Amino acid sequence: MAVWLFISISIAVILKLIFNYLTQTRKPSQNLPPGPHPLPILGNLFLFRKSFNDLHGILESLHAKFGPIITLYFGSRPAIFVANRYLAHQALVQNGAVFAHRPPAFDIEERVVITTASYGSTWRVLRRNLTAEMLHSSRLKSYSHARKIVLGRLLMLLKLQSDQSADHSVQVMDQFRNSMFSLLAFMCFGDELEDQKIKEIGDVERDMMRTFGEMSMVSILPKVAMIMFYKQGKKLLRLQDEARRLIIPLILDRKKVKQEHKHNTNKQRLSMSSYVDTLLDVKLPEENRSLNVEEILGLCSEFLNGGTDNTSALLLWIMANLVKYPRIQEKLFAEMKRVIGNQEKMVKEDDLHKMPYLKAVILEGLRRHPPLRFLIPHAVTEDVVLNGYLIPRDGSVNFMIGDMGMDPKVWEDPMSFTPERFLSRDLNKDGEGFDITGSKEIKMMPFGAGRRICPGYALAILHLEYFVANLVWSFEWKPRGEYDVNMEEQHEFSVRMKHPLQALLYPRF
Ligand code: HEM
Repeated sequence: MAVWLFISISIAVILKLIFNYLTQTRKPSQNLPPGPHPLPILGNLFLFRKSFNDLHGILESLHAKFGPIITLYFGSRPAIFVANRYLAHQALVQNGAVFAHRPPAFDIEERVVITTASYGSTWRVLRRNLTAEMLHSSRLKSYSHARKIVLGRLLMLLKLQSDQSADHSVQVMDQFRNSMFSLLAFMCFGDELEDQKIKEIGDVERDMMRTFGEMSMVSILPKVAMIMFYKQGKKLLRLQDEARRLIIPLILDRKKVKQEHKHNTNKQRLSMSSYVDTLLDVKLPEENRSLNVEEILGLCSEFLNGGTDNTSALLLWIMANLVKYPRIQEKLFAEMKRVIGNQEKMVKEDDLHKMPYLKAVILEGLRRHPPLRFLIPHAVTEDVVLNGYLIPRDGSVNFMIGDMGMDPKVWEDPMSFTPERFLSRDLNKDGEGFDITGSKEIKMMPFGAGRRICPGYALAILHLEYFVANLVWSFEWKPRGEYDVNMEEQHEFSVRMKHPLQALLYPRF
């Protein structure tokens, strides 16, 4: 390229950045929440010059200095962070419709998926399809057979590994993840999916999530992350092609079977309806058309990943706490014994609701180890005022999930793992149990709150209850020799154990 052309383009880019800065960076008179002073063009990015991995720690210290609601500039656009549960309730629940938008920059590829869709009719149709056709309690029941198969395989594998190891020690992280993925894969593509196929798709999706995790700022600044982490971006594109190669034939197969079924030839094969089947029936309201194969692929990936990493990370944290605190494990085992007696080999799903201590263990896991420390960035549909400050339409707004569940004003000794706190009358008003949705009041919000609350929360809780109960019912879990369980965190896409749990497993039967 000629030097003069290169210089002209560079000057044009710099002028555009300066123009954006001058026109978009808010002046103090506009009463945005307080925050560190932004530099021209870069905003507050310099705060993260070492790493974006400690975003949570940096935000915590900024909140301590500037208060519960702060502004940062990533480039020229303001990003507001809220760390107070009353303000979160005011925004997400009382003013839910206004705060349910997503920032436009968030949608890297302009895909049609629920997570990044702006608040409007497409989002509504896709979300309703997921909640009514897949996640409604009556539909969840129809997948209990798949859950039993996946659980049975996990228990068998753990027993085999414990038998084969000289000291009964087992590494469980990969097995937990594979199991959670298999559950979602059956729901997504039907229960006839072969194990080998599930493994191949699981490997690609895991690689994608890991690569995403390496681009640590991706959830805050997706477009900048794609430029700064060019190598990872390229890898992501390659993995997406691989996912296409594996998943599109499955979608086309379901489509064919569905058409055959319509003509009444093979009623049996559609006995378990899959997420793909429901997506084939969706019509996008604005364009009055069905979803194309690429769009269905994106929604399948969202479903598989949304339900796998967070749930398996949390399952590992909960089991780690049960190893670290044998008193809690024994109390849980005693509750199960009381409910199902000595004879049963497995805890059935129908028994779970009779086990309040099990529920308390899962809730304490969600409070103490929320897999996500922030929501997916929100945006407002119009300029609004929160706590006397402007929340501007052209910025993003996010909420500090971790801080809310560990607020010492709400939670006594918040850093301890104490399931008993969820049995107290204080948290179970009117005997209805703890309200995880925060509709009346937010005390913690591991799944978010309001209109964008995680639609998969009931499924995630069911998977956690069913698996934790059976893991404890089948094995006694003990720490490895003199090593204590290391609870250090690693912040990737979700917060995982830096040193994954390795425990000694002794079959109880
Ligand atoms: C322990 C497990 C899980 C945790 C902690 C979790 C947490 C979250 C959080 C914090 C959000 C962001 C909410 C917001 O932006 O306001 C979210 C969104 C979402 N989750 Fe989950 N989730 C879990 C499991 C699942 C499962 C099992 C599924 C699906 C089967 C799922 C599907 C989704 C989807 C589609 C969204 C986007 C919702 C929207 O934008 O309207 N999640 N989740």
